[in-house]
Amino acid sequence: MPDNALEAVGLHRAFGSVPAVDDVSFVLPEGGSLGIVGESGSGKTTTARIVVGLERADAGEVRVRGRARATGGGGRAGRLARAREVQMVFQDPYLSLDPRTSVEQVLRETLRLHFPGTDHDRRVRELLDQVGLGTRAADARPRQLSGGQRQRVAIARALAVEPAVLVLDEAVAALDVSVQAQILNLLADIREQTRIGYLFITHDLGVVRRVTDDVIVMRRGRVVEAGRTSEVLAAPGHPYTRLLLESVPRPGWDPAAIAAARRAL
Ligand SMILES: Nc1ncnc2c1ncn2[C@@H]1O[C@H](COP(=O)(O)OP(=O)(O)OP(=O)(O)O)[C@@H](O)[C@H]1O
Repeated sequence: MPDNALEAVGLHRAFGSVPAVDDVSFVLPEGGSLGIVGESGSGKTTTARIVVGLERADAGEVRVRGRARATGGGGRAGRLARAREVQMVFQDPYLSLDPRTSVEQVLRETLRLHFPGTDHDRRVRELLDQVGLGTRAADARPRQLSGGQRQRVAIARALAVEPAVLVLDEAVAALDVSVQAQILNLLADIREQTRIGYLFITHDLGVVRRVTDDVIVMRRGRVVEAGRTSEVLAAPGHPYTRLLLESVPRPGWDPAAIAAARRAL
């Protein structure tokens, strides 16, 4: 049996007396897509940051392709090796893109760092093509690009490293609905082509429905429900999941009733 792309086993992380992540475990199969949903403060981002290595866990383990993920050490080589396991795409790629560096240069620098000594012309073209950016965008600086294009650059840069897992933290939350749909379609295509596993952090159940196979629902640091996305959304087992589903605005939506249900939970 192939190794899972990612496994989290019994993750814990507290900030003072706040248990931000409280015994969180999940499995992301190779080429799979797992959503982590929950309201603001439920511990989604802290979980993602532990997976990526931006945050340490007080207890528990993260495994990539069956191997325990090192939390640090190994110098530059160790950092590069860890980066090849897991890459992350943030909500606002603008913050992580150097304003003076063109799209093509961004990709070349990443490739040079991870795959030195080879010619990257073909790979740069391939990556631009994969994320649907043309030659004009290749010469552009980040501020000359739209939000959707910048997100494509961030995705291309992450793919350049050929990671096992891509963590997407509210990666489409800042985009218009139509651009959101384009990026989600793009991500679906890329997953088919590359078999990279996706970990989708989002508060948006619409996103979860479109791009994940499995989902875990977090509340106050704990996993309150987990399963196949289609099944959890069609027949949520936990009252909190039902509440999240009911909170998605639609005709007949009554914010006062939702607020009352939330207080009762
Ligand atoms: N660096 C930190 N220091 C102190 N408390 C923190 C820190 N990071 C997160 N927390 C707390 O941990 C809890 C979980 O936060 P986290 O950001 O993981 O939730 P979230 O579900 O991702 O929310 P959001 O969608 O708003 O980012 C919250 O109570 C938060 O205030």
